[in-house]
Amino acid sequence: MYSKLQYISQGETIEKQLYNIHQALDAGCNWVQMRFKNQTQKDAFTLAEAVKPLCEKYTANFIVNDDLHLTKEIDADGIHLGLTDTKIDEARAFLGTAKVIGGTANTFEDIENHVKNGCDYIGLGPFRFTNTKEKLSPILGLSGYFDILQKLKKDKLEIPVYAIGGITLRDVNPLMETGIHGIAISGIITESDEKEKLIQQLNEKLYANIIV
Ligand SMILES: Cc1ncc(COP(=O)(O)OP(=O)(O)O)c(N)n1
Ligand SMILES: Cc1nc(C(=O)O)sc1CCOP(=O)(O)O
Ligand SMILES: [Mg+2]
Repeated sequence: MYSKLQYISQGETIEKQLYNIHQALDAGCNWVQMRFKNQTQKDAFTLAEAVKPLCEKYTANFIVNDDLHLTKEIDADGIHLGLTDTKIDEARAFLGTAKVIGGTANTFEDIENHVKNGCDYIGLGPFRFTNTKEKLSPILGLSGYFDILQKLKKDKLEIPVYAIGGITLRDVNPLMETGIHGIAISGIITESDEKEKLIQQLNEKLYANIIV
């Protein structure tokens, strides 16, 4: 089963991305989504080429945001695709069954479609407003997660759902109570001066009800 915390990378340059990813790994993240928007193919490839061995060193999962060809070329563990990116079924046909494919959702219907098309996990958001992403879908809030997760349960649709968008430490308990599997976070991890402590606190809450 997938880890309950996914770090989504930030940084305007290859160097800043690499620094942020390295810091997150060092602080205990074991799942990284490389999100390097509006870059040349060459720069995205250069970054991915450096991130891959780094993630291997930390035995962390490495997925790529948006870019199907880069995912295959670099042999990343998988990809995250949004509602206007490559369709999940096309990505599955291109990447095969061994790769993880995550899909963005904002509604129950989005999740139903993703499940039908062979998606592995869902990034459901936004929870609240965030500056990290432009053109956000309608904000869900806690009640939005609660309603959608109830429908999934009623229809016996089983897929790990990750909450995303403006999530802070104090949101984790109420979000987990809605039935989500985990969370995807960018800003608060990138900006934290105490990353190890933050990640430990996040994981304590995320794994609070798991008996090992
Ligand atoms: C885990 C996770 N969930 C949602 C998103 C958003 O994807 P998308 O809508 O394609 O937006 P961009 O990230 O590509 O700007 C995500 N990246 N990760
Ligand atoms: C990449 C992304 N996708 C979202 C969605 O709602 O689909 S919100 C988001 C940004 C997540 O970063 P932060 O933790 O800094 O808010
Ligand atoms: Mg996208």
